[in-house]
Amino acid sequence: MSEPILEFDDVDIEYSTRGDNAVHAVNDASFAIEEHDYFGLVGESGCGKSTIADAIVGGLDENGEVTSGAIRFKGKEIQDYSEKQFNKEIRWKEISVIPQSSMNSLDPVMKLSQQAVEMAKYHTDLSKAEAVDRLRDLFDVVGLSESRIHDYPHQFSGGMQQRAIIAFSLFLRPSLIIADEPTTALDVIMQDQILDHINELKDDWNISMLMITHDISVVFENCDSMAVMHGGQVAEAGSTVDVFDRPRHPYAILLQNAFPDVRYPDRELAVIEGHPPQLREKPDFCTFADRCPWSTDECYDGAPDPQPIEGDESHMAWCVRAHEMEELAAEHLEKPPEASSILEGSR
Ligand SMILES: Nc1ncnc2c1ncn2[C@@H]1O[C@H](COP(=O)(O)OP(=O)(O)OP(=O)(O)O)[C@@H](O)[C@H]1O
Repeated sequence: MSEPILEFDDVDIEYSTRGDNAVHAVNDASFAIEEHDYFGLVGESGCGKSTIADAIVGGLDENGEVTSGAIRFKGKEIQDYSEKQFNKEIRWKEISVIPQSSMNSLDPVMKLSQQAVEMAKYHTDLSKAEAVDRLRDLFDVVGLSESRIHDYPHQFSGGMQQRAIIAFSLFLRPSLIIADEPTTALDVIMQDQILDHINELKDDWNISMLMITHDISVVFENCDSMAVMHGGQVAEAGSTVDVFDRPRHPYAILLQNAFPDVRYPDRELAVIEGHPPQLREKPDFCTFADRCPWSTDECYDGAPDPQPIEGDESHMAWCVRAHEMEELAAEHLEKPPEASSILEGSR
Protein backbone atom coordinates (compact mmCIF):
# COMPACT_ATOMS: atom_id res chain seq x y z
CA MET A 1 0.00 0.00 0.00
CA SER A 2 1.26 3.53 -0.78
CA GLU A 3 1.93 6.15 1.90
CA PRO A 4 -1.12 8.11 3.08
CA ILE A 5 -1.54 11.47 1.41
CA LEU A 6 -3.48 12.73 4.43
CA GLU A 7 -3.45 11.47 7.99
CA PHE A 8 -5.48 12.41 11.03
CA ASP A 9 -3.67 11.21 14.11
CA ASP A 10 -5.68 11.47 17.34
CA VAL A 11 -6.99 14.92 16.49
CA ASP A 12 -9.11 17.05 18.84
CA ILE A 13 -10.83 20.17 17.51
CA GLU A 14 -12.61 22.65 19.77
CA TYR A 15 -14.64 25.80 19.28
CA SER A 16 -14.45 28.29 22.10
CA THR A 17 -17.77 29.85 23.05
CA ARG A 18 -18.88 32.61 25.39
CA GLY A 19 -18.59 31.39 28.96
CA ASP A 20 -16.32 28.62 30.20
CA ASN A 21 -17.33 25.72 28.04
CA ALA A 22 -16.03 24.95 24.59
CA VAL A 23 -17.71 22.81 21.91
CA HIS A 24 -15.60 19.66 21.56
CA ALA A 25 -16.54 19.09 17.94
CA VAL A 26 -13.98 16.39 17.05
CA ASN A 27 -12.32 14.04 19.54
CA ASP A 28 -9.42 11.60 19.09
CA ALA A 29 -10.12 11.39 15.35
CA SER A 30 -7.78 9.07 13.44
CA PHE A 31 -7.97 7.98 9.81
CA ALA A 32 -5.76 7.98 6.74
CA ILE A 33 -6.38 8.68 3.06
CA GLU A 34 -4.06 6.74 0.79
CA GLU A 35 -2.67 8.27 -2.35
CA HIS A 36 -5.00 7.86 -5.35
CA ASP A 37 -7.82 6.87 -3.01
CA TYR A 38 -11.33 8.27 -2.88
CA PHE A 39 -12.22 8.46 0.80
CA GLY A 40 -15.75 9.04 2.07
CA LEU A 41 -16.53 10.67 5.40
CA VAL A 42 -20.11 10.02 6.40
CA GLY A 43 -22.20 10.78 9.46
CA GLU A 44 -25.21 12.63 10.76
CA SER A 45 -25.55 16.39 10.89
CA GLY A 46 -23.33 18.01 13.51
CA CYS A 47 -21.00 15.02 13.96
CA GLY A 48 -17.95 17.05 12.91
CA LYS A 49 -17.49 16.33 9.19
CA SER A 50 -17.18 19.93 8.00
CA THR A 51 -15.00 20.77 10.99
CA ILE A 52 -12.58 18.10 9.80
CA ALA A 53 -12.63 19.47 6.24
CA ASP A 54 -12.12 23.03 7.47
CA ALA A 55 -9.22 22.01 9.70
CA ILE A 56 -7.42 20.40 6.74
CA VAL A 57 -7.57 23.56 4.67
CA GLY A 58 -6.81 25.93 7.55
CA GLY A 59 -10.35 27.25 7.31
CA LEU A 60 -11.77 26.71 10.79
CA ASP A 61 -13.97 29.51 12.08
CA GLU A 62 -12.12 32.12 14.14
CA ASN A 63 -13.11 30.40 17.40
CA GLY A 64 -12.03 26.93 16.21
CA GLU A 65 -8.70 25.29 16.98
CA VAL A 66 -6.94 21.95 16.61
CA THR A 67 -6.08 21.44 20.28
CA SER A 68 -4.20 18.16 20.04
CA GLY A 69 -3.02 15.49 17.65
CA ALA A 70 -1.53 15.91 14.20
CA ILE A 71 -2.88 16.45 10.70
CA ARG A 72 -0.24 15.33 8.18
CA PHE A 73 -0.33 16.10 4.49
CA LYS A 74 2.29 14.17 2.53
CA GLY A 75 4.00 13.45 5.84
CA LYS A 76 4.21 17.11 6.92
CA GLU A 77 2.29 18.39 9.94
CA ILE A 78 -0.03 21.16 8.80
CA GLN A 79 -2.36 21.69 11.77
CA ASP A 80 -0.43 24.74 12.96
CA TYR A 81 0.05 26.40 9.57
CA SER A 82 -0.92 30.05 9.50
CA GLU A 83 -3.46 31.01 6.87
CA LYS A 84 -0.71 32.80 4.96
CA GLN A 85 1.58 29.78 4.96
CA PHE A 86 -1.33 27.57 3.98
CA ASN A 87 -2.35 29.79 1.08
CA LYS A 88 1.22 29.99 -0.15
CA GLU A 89 2.12 26.31 0.04
CA ILE A 90 -1.04 24.27 -0.14
CA ARG A 91 -4.34 25.87 -1.11
CA TRP A 92 -5.42 25.07 -4.69
CA LYS A 93 -1.98 23.78 -5.68
CA GLU A 94 -1.99 20.81 -3.35
CA ILE A 95 -5.47 20.71 -1.85
CA SER A 96 -8.54 22.21 -3.44
CA VAL A 97 -12.12 22.30 -2.27
CA ILE A 98 -15.40 21.71 -4.07
CA PRO A 99 -17.87 23.54 -1.83
CA GLN A 100 -21.44 22.47 -0.97
CA SER A 101 -22.94 25.04 -3.27
CA SER A 102 -21.49 26.69 -6.32
CA MET A 103 -23.59 29.77 -5.64
CA ASN A 104 -20.92 31.99 -4.10
CA SER A 105 -17.84 30.33 -5.50
CA LEU A 106 -17.69 31.90 -8.94
CA ASP A 107 -17.21 35.61 -9.49
CA PRO A 108 -20.51 36.73 -11.05
CA VAL A 109 -19.02 39.66 -12.95
CA MET A 110 -16.15 37.83 -14.59
CA LYS A 111 -16.22 35.48 -17.56
CA LEU A 112 -15.08 32.00 -16.61
CA SER A 113 -12.08 32.26 -18.95
CA GLN A 114 -11.04 35.48 -17.19
CA GLN A 115 -11.34 33.75 -13.82
CA ALA A 116 -8.97 31.07 -15.10
CA VAL A 117 -6.50 33.73 -16.26
CA GLU A 118 -6.63 35.38 -12.81
CA MET A 119 -6.07 32.08 -11.04
CA ALA A 120 -3.13 31.27 -13.32
CA LYS A 121 -1.63 34.72 -12.78
CA TYR A 122 -1.36 34.27 -9.01
CA HIS A 123 -0.36 30.64 -8.86
CA THR A 124 1.43 29.62 -12.06
CA ASP A 125 3.71 30.74 -14.88
CA LEU A 126 1.05 30.01 -17.51
CA SER A 127 0.39 32.63 -20.16
CA LYS A 128 -3.17 33.89 -20.67
CA ALA A 129 -3.61 31.66 -23.71
CA GLU A 130 -2.30 28.63 -21.83
CA ALA A 131 -4.64 29.31 -18.91
CA VAL A 132 -7.63 29.50 -21.22
CA ASP A 133 -6.51 26.30 -22.97
CA ARG A 134 -6.22 24.55 -19.65
CA LEU A 135 -9.75 25.59 -18.68
CA ARG A 136 -10.97 24.43 -22.09
CA ASP A 137 -9.47 20.98 -21.49
CA LEU A 138 -11.01 20.84 -18.03
CA PHE A 139 -14.44 21.79 -19.37
CA ASP A 140 -14.13 18.78 -21.59
CA VAL A 141 -13.17 16.61 -18.61
CA VAL A 142 -16.24 17.64 -16.60
CA GLY A 143 -18.58 17.33 -19.57
CA LEU A 144 -19.13 21.02 -20.34
CA SER A 145 -19.00 22.34 -23.86
CA GLU A 146 -15.67 24.06 -24.54
CA SER A 147 -17.55 26.76 -26.42
CA ARG A 148 -18.94 28.01 -23.08
CA ILE A 149 -15.66 29.05 -21.47
CA HIS A 150 -16.21 32.73 -22.28
CA ASP A 151 -19.65 32.76 -20.64
CA TYR A 152 -20.49 34.42 -17.34
CA PRO A 153 -21.54 32.14 -14.44
CA HIS A 154 -25.16 33.34 -14.58
CA GLN A 155 -25.44 31.92 -18.11
CA PHE A 156 -25.01 28.45 -16.62
CA SER A 157 -27.60 26.26 -14.90
CA GLY A 158 -26.89 25.16 -11.30
CA GLY A 159 -25.55 21.79 -12.46
CA MET A 160 -23.29 23.42 -15.04
CA GLN A 161 -21.98 25.85 -12.43
CA GLN A 162 -21.14 22.96 -10.16
CA ARG A 163 -19.25 21.28 -13.01
CA ALA A 164 -17.41 24.54 -13.64
CA ILE A 165 -16.41 24.58 -9.96
CA ILE A 166 -15.07 21.06 -10.32
CA ALA A 167 -13.08 22.23 -13.35
CA PHE A 168 -11.63 25.11 -11.32
CA SER A 169 -10.84 22.82 -8.40
CA LEU A 170 -8.66 20.82 -10.80
CA PHE A 171 -7.11 23.84 -12.45
CA LEU A 172 -3.84 23.84 -10.48
CA ARG A 173 -3.60 20.05 -10.58
CA PRO A 174 -3.94 19.46 -6.82
CA SER A 175 -3.16 16.09 -5.32
CA LEU A 176 -6.16 16.11 -2.94
CA ILE A 177 -9.67 17.38 -3.53
CA ILE A 178 -12.06 17.93 -0.66
CA ALA A 179 -15.65 17.71 -1.77
CA ASP A 180 -18.07 18.78 0.99
CA GLU A 181 -21.52 17.51 -0.02
CA PRO A 182 -20.61 18.33 -3.64
CA THR A 183 -23.93 17.35 -5.12
CA THR A 184 -26.59 18.06 -2.48
CA ALA A 185 -27.94 21.05 -4.39
CA LEU A 186 -28.44 19.01 -7.56
CA ASP A 187 -31.14 16.67 -8.77
CA VAL A 188 -30.50 12.94 -8.67
CA ILE A 189 -29.68 12.52 -12.37
CA MET A 190 -27.25 15.42 -12.27
CA GLN A 191 -25.70 14.01 -9.08
CA ASP A 192 -25.02 10.73 -10.82
CA GLN A 193 -23.53 12.42 -13.86
CA ILE A 194 -21.21 14.56 -11.76
CA LEU A 195 -20.12 11.66 -9.62
CA ASP A 196 -19.40 9.68 -12.79
CA HIS A 197 -17.20 12.52 -14.03
CA ILE A 198 -15.42 12.70 -10.71
CA ASN A 199 -14.78 8.97 -10.88
CA GLU A 200 -13.37 9.14 -14.40
CA LEU A 201 -10.92 11.80 -13.26
CA LYS A 202 -9.45 9.51 -10.70
CA ASP A 203 -7.91 7.28 -13.30
CA ASP A 204 -6.95 10.04 -15.69
CA TRP A 205 -5.33 12.22 -13.01
CA ASN A 206 -3.40 11.10 -10.02
CA ILE A 207 -5.76 12.60 -7.48
CA SER A 208 -7.14 11.62 -4.12
CA MET A 209 -10.44 12.82 -2.77
CA LEU A 210 -12.08 13.36 0.57
CA MET A 211 -15.81 13.23 -0.06
CA ILE A 212 -18.04 14.40 2.78
CA THR A 213 -21.67 13.44 2.78
CA HIS A 214 -24.72 12.48 4.80
CA ASP A 215 -25.50 9.77 2.29
CA ILE A 216 -23.76 6.48 2.92
CA SER A 217 -24.88 5.11 -0.47
CA VAL A 218 -22.92 7.87 -2.27
CA VAL A 219 -19.84 6.67 -0.40
CA PHE A 220 -20.50 3.02 -1.16
CA GLU A 221 -20.82 3.78 -4.85
CA ASN A 222 -17.88 6.15 -5.23
CA CYS A 223 -15.21 5.65 -2.59
CA ASP A 224 -12.41 3.13 -2.03
CA SER A 225 -12.28 3.67 1.69
CA MET A 226 -14.28 5.52 4.30
CA ALA A 227 -14.86 6.59 7.86
CA VAL A 228 -18.18 6.79 9.68
CA MET A 229 -18.59 9.44 12.38
CA HIS A 230 -21.13 10.15 15.10
CA GLY A 231 -21.16 12.75 17.87
CA GLY A 232 -17.62 14.07 17.35
CA GLN A 233 -16.01 10.62 17.29
CA VAL A 234 -14.92 8.34 14.47
CA ALA A 235 -16.94 5.12 14.76
CA GLU A 236 -15.42 2.96 12.06
CA ALA A 237 -12.84 3.31 9.29
CA GLY A 238 -11.61 0.96 6.60
CA SER A 239 -11.99 0.02 2.98
CA THR A 240 -15.50 0.59 1.65
CA VAL A 241 -15.78 -3.12 0.97
CA ASP A 242 -14.95 -3.95 4.60
CA VAL A 243 -17.27 -1.35 6.10
CA PHE A 244 -20.07 -2.41 3.73
CA ASP A 245 -19.60 -6.16 4.16
CA ARG A 246 -18.48 -6.31 7.78
CA PRO A 247 -19.57 -3.20 9.69
CA ARG A 248 -18.66 -3.68 13.34
CA HIS A 249 -19.63 -0.41 15.01
CA PRO A 250 -23.30 -0.25 16.00
CA TYR A 251 -23.74 3.18 14.40
CA ALA A 252 -22.25 1.98 11.10
CA ILE A 253 -24.51 -1.08 11.21
CA LEU A 254 -27.68 0.90 11.91
CA LEU A 255 -26.77 3.59 9.39
CA GLN A 256 -26.70 1.04 6.57
CA ASN A 257 -30.23 0.03 7.47
CA ALA A 258 -31.43 3.61 7.70
CA PHE A 259 -30.89 4.55 4.05
CA PRO A 260 -33.47 4.04 1.35
CA ASP A 261 -32.26 1.98 -1.56
CA VAL A 262 -34.28 1.93 -4.78
CA ARG A 263 -33.43 -1.72 -5.28
CA TYR A 264 -35.21 -2.77 -2.07
CA PRO A 265 -38.33 -0.61 -1.96
CA ASP A 266 -40.05 -2.96 0.49
CA ARG A 267 -37.27 -2.95 3.03
CA GLU A 268 -38.29 -1.40 6.32
CA LEU A 269 -35.94 1.42 7.17
CA ALA A 270 -34.38 1.50 10.59
CA VAL A 271 -34.59 4.73 12.49
CA ILE A 272 -31.70 5.79 14.68
CA GLU A 273 -33.59 7.28 17.59
CA GLY A 274 -32.38 10.11 19.81
CA HIS A 275 -29.80 12.83 19.48
CA PRO A 276 -26.06 12.98 20.00
CA PRO A 277 -24.98 14.60 23.29
CA GLN A 278 -23.90 18.25 23.51
CA LEU A 279 -20.14 18.05 23.81
CA ARG A 280 -19.30 20.82 26.26
CA GLU A 281 -16.42 18.73 27.62
CA LYS A 282 -14.20 16.23 25.91
CA PRO A 283 -16.26 13.02 26.01
CA ASP A 284 -14.73 10.23 28.10
CA PHE A 285 -17.38 7.79 26.90
CA CYS A 286 -18.76 6.54 23.59
CA THR A 287 -21.03 9.33 22.30
CA PHE A 288 -23.31 6.74 20.68
CA ALA A 289 -23.83 4.77 23.91
CA ASP A 290 -27.13 6.44 24.87
CA ARG A 291 -28.63 5.48 21.53
CA CYS A 292 -26.98 2.11 21.10
CA PRO A 293 -29.12 -1.04 21.49
CA TRP A 294 -26.06 -2.98 22.62
CA SER A 295 -24.42 -0.55 25.05
CA THR A 296 -23.18 -1.66 28.47
CA ASP A 297 -21.62 0.14 31.45
CA GLU A 298 -18.23 -0.28 29.81
CA CYS A 299 -19.29 2.11 27.02
CA TYR A 300 -19.40 4.94 29.57
CA ASP A 301 -16.05 4.09 31.06
CA GLY A 302 -13.63 6.02 28.83
CA ALA A 303 -13.68 6.94 25.15
CA PRO A 304 -13.44 3.74 23.09
CA ASP A 305 -10.07 2.70 21.70
CA PRO A 306 -9.90 1.53 18.10
CA GLN A 307 -10.26 -2.23 17.67
CA PRO A 308 -8.78 -3.88 14.58
CA ILE A 309 -11.41 -6.11 12.99
CA GLU A 310 -10.31 -9.71 12.59
CA GLY A 311 -6.74 -8.59 13.22
CA ASP A 312 -6.78 -6.20 10.25
CA GLU A 313 -5.28 -2.82 11.24
CA SER A 314 -6.75 -1.21 8.13
CA HIS A 315 -10.30 -1.88 9.36
CA MET A 316 -10.96 -0.32 12.76
CA ALA A 317 -14.08 0.09 14.89
CA TRP A 318 -14.09 2.35 17.94
CA CYS A 319 -16.36 0.11 19.99
CA VAL A 320 -15.58 -1.94 23.07
CA ARG A 321 -17.95 -4.65 21.78
CA ALA A 322 -16.72 -4.65 18.17
CA HIS A 323 -15.69 -8.30 18.37
CA GLU A 324 -19.14 -9.35 19.53
CA MET A 325 -21.13 -7.31 17.01
CA GLU A 326 -21.35 -10.00 14.34
CA GLU A 327 -23.35 -12.06 16.78
CA LEU A 328 -25.19 -9.28 18.61
CA ALA A 329 -26.37 -7.51 15.44
CA ALA A 330 -26.84 -10.60 13.29
CA GLU A 331 -30.35 -9.65 12.13
CA HIS A 332 -29.16 -6.18 11.03
CA LEU A 333 -26.17 -7.57 9.19
CA GLU A 334 -28.11 -9.79 6.80
CA LYS A 335 -27.99 -8.43 3.26
CA PRO A 336 -29.89 -9.35 0.14
CA PRO A 337 -27.57 -11.31 -2.20
CA GLU A 338 -27.60 -8.55 -4.83
CA ALA A 339 -26.46 -5.98 -2.26
CA SER A 340 -22.81 -6.19 -3.24
CA SER A 341 -23.62 -4.64 -6.65
CA ILE A 342 -23.81 -1.23 -4.98
CA LEU A 343 -20.03 -1.42 -4.59
CA GLU A 344 -19.32 -1.99 -8.27
CA GLY A 345 -18.48 1.64 -8.95
CA SER A 346 -15.88 1.70 -6.20
CA ARG A 347 -13.83 -1.25 -7.35
N1 LIG B 1 -17.99 28.27 14.87
C1 LIG B 1 -18.54 27.39 15.70
N2 LIG B 1 -18.69 27.67 17.01
C2 LIG B 1 -19.23 26.80 17.89
N3 LIG B 1 -19.64 25.56 17.53
C3 LIG B 1 -19.50 25.21 16.23
C4 LIG B 1 -18.96 26.09 15.25
N4 LIG B 1 -18.96 25.47 14.04
C5 LIG B 1 -19.48 24.23 14.25
N5 LIG B 1 -19.81 24.08 15.56
C6 LIG B 1 -20.37 22.88 16.21
O1 LIG B 1 -19.44 21.81 15.99
C7 LIG B 1 -20.13 20.57 15.81
C8 LIG B 1 -19.71 19.96 14.48
O2 LIG B 1 -20.18 20.76 13.41
P1 LIG B 1 -19.90 20.42 11.88
O3 LIG B 1 -20.44 21.55 11.07
O4 LIG B 1 -18.48 20.07 11.72
O5 LIG B 1 -20.80 19.13 11.65
P2 LIG B 1 -21.18 18.40 10.29
O6 LIG B 1 -21.06 16.96 10.55
O7 LIG B 1 -20.39 18.96 9.17
O8 LIG B 1 -22.72 18.81 10.14
P3 LIG B 1 -23.55 19.08 8.78
O9 LIG B 1 -23.62 17.76 8.09
O10 LIG B 1 -24.86 19.54 9.29
O11 LIG B 1 -22.79 20.13 7.99
C9 LIG B 1 -21.62 20.92 15.88
O12 LIG B 1 -22.05 20.69 17.20
C10 LIG B 1 -21.66 22.39 15.56
O13 LIG B 1 -22.77 23.02 16.17
